[in-house]
Amino acid sequence: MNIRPRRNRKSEAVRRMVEETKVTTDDFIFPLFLLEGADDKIEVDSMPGIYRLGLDKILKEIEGCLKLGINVFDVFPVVPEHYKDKTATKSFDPNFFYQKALKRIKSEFPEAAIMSDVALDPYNSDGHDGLVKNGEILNDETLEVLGKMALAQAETGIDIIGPSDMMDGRVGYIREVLDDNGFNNVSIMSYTAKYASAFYGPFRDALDSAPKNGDKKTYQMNPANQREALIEADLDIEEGADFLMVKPALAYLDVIKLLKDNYAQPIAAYNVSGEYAMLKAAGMKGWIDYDRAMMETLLSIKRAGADVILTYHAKEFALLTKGL
Ligand SMILES: NCC(=O)CCC(=O)O
Ligand SMILES: [Mg+2]
Repeated sequence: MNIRPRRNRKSEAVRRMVEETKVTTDDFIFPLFLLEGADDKIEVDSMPGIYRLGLDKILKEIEGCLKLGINVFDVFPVVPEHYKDKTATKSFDPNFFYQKALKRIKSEFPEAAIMSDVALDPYNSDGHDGLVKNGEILNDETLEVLGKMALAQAETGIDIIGPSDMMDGRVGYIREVLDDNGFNNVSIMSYTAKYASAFYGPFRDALDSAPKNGDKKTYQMNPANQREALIEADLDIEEGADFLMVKPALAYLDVIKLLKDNYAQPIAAYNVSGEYAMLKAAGMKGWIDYDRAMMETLLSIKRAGADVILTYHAKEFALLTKGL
């Protein structure tokens, strides 16, 4: 035998040297859930270890994460029911607690990159990502609201806008609104291939944002489709997206790889709430080694081609790899 692959596996030192993929905290975006009450802290039942936090607590959390080498944060608002209406008006009100919090966070931590979420579902009484009329999710009428929302968020000083709504044409529409208002430096991380997935369940618990009627299948992608992601990606690139995201990550590693092979833009993957919950639950039952399964999961997402990973494991990963 001239070729013995086991020689390159013979010791930790050799294995580390020939390792093809390395995950670091530089790869991460850590999603955070913002509560209105500044000092509140409520664990998400279906995501043990993940909390909804008021602004004061979020500021502390970000400060701690920066020390651990996590530099990018995606902030989602938990919007109390009484603020919701048919047209999601709080989503573009500069005095709403989410927009005010983004501004405060960015001014406290100018060195961090802060990402915001653009979609109607946390703010509209229908719980859908777009405006709803006679049971239909309107596309073009929704763009106007998304544009106003993106602008209100950009005005807080944040770095990256994350349109997660899957309306056609929204990246180009938002890009134009931002540029027309002097925000040509604000990036867009498009949820390019966002699938109509069962793995978002715990997130909707966290935000209380599940659709009141129907499902999201007329705008989010069919889990059966891979090539359709190329159509979405072509459009997003043309419309000015700076990053292409695939969501969820684990059941869609092939889609991550497909976009990586076809586009030079950075590829992001959203390791979603249900993926986190599965590992947590099995780990808590003692059915898997949680730490190892988490490492392997993150590695698989990076190996498939993700340059950026949005993950609820970010802080645990940082603590574990630093031996803390
Ligand atoms: N727009 C952000 C999400 O929908 C997140 C879903 C999840 O973590 O399950
Ligand atoms: Mg699209």
